Amino acid sequence: MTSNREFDCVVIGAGVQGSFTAYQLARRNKKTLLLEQFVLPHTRGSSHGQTRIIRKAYEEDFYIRMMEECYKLWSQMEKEAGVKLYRQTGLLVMGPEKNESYQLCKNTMLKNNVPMVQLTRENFGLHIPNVSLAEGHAAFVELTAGVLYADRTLKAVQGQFQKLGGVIRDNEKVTDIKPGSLVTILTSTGVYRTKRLVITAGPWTNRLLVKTGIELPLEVMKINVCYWREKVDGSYDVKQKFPCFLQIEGEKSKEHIYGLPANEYPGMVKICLHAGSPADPDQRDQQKDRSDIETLQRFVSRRFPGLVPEPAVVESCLYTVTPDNHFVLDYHPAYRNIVIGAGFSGHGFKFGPIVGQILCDLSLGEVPSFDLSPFRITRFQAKNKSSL
Ligand SMILES: Cc1cc2nc3c(=O)[nH]c(=O)nc-3n(C[C@H](O)[C@H](O)[C@H](O)COP(=O)(O)OP(=O)(O)OC[C@H]3O[C@@H](n4cnc5c(N)ncnc54)[C@H](O)[C@@H]3O)c2cc1C
Ligand SMILES: O=C(O)[C@@H]1CCCC=N1
Repeated sequence: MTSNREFDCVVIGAGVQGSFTAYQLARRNKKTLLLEQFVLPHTRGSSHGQTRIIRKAYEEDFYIRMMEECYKLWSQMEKEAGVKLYRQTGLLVMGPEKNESYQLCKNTMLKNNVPMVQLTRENFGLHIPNVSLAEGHAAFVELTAGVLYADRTLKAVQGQFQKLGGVIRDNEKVTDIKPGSLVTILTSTGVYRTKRLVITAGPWTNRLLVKTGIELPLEVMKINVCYWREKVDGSYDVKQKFPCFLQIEGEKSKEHIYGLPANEYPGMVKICLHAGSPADPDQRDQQKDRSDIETLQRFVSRRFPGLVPEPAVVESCLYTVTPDNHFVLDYHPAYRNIVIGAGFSGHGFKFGPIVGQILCDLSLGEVPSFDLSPFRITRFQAKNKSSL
């Protein structure tokens, strides 16, 4: 294939997942095109912003196994691109002592030998100053967790992809997909043909999938990304070794609250609810629900006495959530040369390098080195046949 309209692989969506997938395909010498609807970089999807948490603290063994490999890939990308993408801070996990999620998370970590330190109520304040541990709650610190620099990651991965000969066309929206042994892709400015297509379109995934005859049970949520000002400068600063944190609440992850130390905006700590309100990705700013902010204000005033309990900065970001909060990493049910990476449910950034490798393997017809049964589309069919 020599034309600049014909490719071995096309990836739709230059968020973290599409960028790492395109990079992996280019590494395997495939002539690859990465298409993005907006001018890059942009702030309208799920991958923008300065920071994300990286952690192995999960209830499921399979996420921990994926993260073991993924840490190596993050470090490789840092070396290859010559930029720092990860900063170790540790992750403080707090939760009601008898809560099922808290216990499962702690036990899965212990079983998988993830380095961690269990805190007692007596030594908590010594290790974690300026935070109150709630009555009846327990805590541990996952030592190798930390912060990923998100915007910097996208720039680095896209840059490495281009160095390998990959082509990025931004400001070019895919408007139609015609499956076949050569897939035809129509965009706002032209037509492409490709042997293999990967769809990593984040909150817009179903808008593209309907053109191929399916829809997945994905819910798009707008998240209010809140930053809270320190009363005394430096109290929760990354340089003072303040960790990222995860507060487990209730039995559903949408009640969890998480935070990152003051870093990107001096004197401000990012604390968010792991949930939001339903939104249309093209009308994100019309969704003005702030009930999550009221929950966060109560949390901050009770538990972080060194922060002003009124958000100083509120930004927006989108989650694309599946019914079980697990990702979709699979072939299109009807077309083997179309692969889908979607439904990252607000926790996919840290997995970007391994997701890229898995989607690339699937696209090239190779067997990925992880069991993908938790991520298969058929898991939805059992519950809701009409969604496919
Ligand atoms: C507030 C917030 C906090 C988070 N915190 C964490 C965290 O701490 N740790 C963690 O691991 N994860 C976290 N996540 C989740 C993580 O950021 C997402 O799972 C991840 O960014 C999803 O990436 P994506 O590539 O699937 O989607 P996106 O980044 O949305 O990328 C999809 C891309 O496809 C493009 N596109 C869509 N349709 C078309 C089309 N028709 N034509 C061309 N291009 C198209 C879009 O413009 C977009 O650029 C957080 C998410 C949010 C919102
Ligand atoms: O994925 C993460 O680590 C963050 C924090 C917990 C909730 C979702 N995102």
